[in-house]
Amino acid sequence: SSVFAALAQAPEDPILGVTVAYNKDPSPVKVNLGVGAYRTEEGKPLVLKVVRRAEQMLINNPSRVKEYLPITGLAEFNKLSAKLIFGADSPAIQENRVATVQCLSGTGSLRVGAHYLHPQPTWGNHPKVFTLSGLTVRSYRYYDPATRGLDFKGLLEDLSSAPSGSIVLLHACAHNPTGVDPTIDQWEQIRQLMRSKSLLPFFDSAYQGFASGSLDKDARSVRMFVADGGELLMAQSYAKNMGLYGERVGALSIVCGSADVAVRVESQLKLVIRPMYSNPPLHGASIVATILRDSEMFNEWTLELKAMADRIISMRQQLFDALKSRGTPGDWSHIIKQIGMFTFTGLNSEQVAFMRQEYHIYMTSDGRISMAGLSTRTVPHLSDAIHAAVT
Ligand SMILES: Cc1ncc(COP(=O)(O)O)c(CN[C@@](C)(CC(=O)O)C(=O)O)c1O
Repeated sequence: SSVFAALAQAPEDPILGVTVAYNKDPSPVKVNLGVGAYRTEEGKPLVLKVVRRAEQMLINNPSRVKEYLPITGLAEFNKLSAKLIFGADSPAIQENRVATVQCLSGTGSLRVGAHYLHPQPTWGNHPKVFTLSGLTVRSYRYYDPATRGLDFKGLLEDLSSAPSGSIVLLHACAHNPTGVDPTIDQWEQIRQLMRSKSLLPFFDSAYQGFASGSLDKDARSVRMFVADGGELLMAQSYAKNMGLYGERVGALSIVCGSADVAVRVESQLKLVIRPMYSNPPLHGASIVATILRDSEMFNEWTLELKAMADRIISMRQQLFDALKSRGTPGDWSHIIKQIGMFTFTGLNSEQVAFMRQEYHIYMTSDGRISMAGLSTRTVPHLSDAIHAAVT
């Protein structure tokens, strides 16, 4: 008998489980629009040329060793990552108010940040008090199914009623799964409200440069908050914009009120990381540092990044045109209005299941499709499936 005999079968992950189902499907016309991982026109994963070049340089470097990194990770990677998201001219960086630690990609950055924010109990009774009143997760209104756009009024109302000191998770750009981002004016209203109520922003930036094709444009929301001198947390991922998915490369930055607070914050982050995974992996961070430190490689990266963003935008236009040419019932303009990796189609779970069974189209049950999974070749097949699903 087994000590695990009573264990129940856990369900597949709602997002990564779509790829599991896709891989099992023998159909020659199957299309995977589940996980938000970039694919080329030929439907293949892409390793950026500049990444291959950086790896070659690393391999050719005879003095390279495989020693442990410090708990906080590769220092140069941390500095360059903060500069990338906050801007080279960021006042917070100039005043040494940013504590950055390399983490296991975006998820790892969010996890370390969340762990750090969970109050550090001191008195023996604190754990009971905090576990009873620990970090409770509540959601705020964001997406309006009627307009397939932002429920801005609902968002402001919910943030207005959040208790002062609450932590608010915000997508820096390319909101997942809706593809709906606040406008710059709406971000300014969100910033003012949050600062007036002392709500602590926790930004999640998994698609910088992927949404608009511009690294700086996609960081505007974050930089508005940093410019006001307030504090925030920032989780960065290089999975998508540098195509380093499996290397698990990311960073958590905490912008603090002063330099001496930043020093103490970094020391506390080390207490979270050391017992969690001790220190992060070397290879991916070395690739990123090699690219970000060299202006010529940085420029080559921005060109490849823009090409990926542009291909996704062209897929939006092609899908929209294909549905219009079929006279598919419904307003599909949200396909070209939404931004980033995903389109939130508005298809319901029955329609998603129908498209999987009859057309071998794979997407998450909430109707989200990864536009990067599409190509000129597969747009007609997807449009036929959507047309059949809604008529
Ligand atoms: C908003 C957001 N934050 C963080 C992450 C985590 O990325 P990382 O840990 O790989 O850096 C993702 C990835 N979301 C994907 C692309 C993949 C996934 O679900 O893991 C998605 O399909 O939604 C994301 O969409």
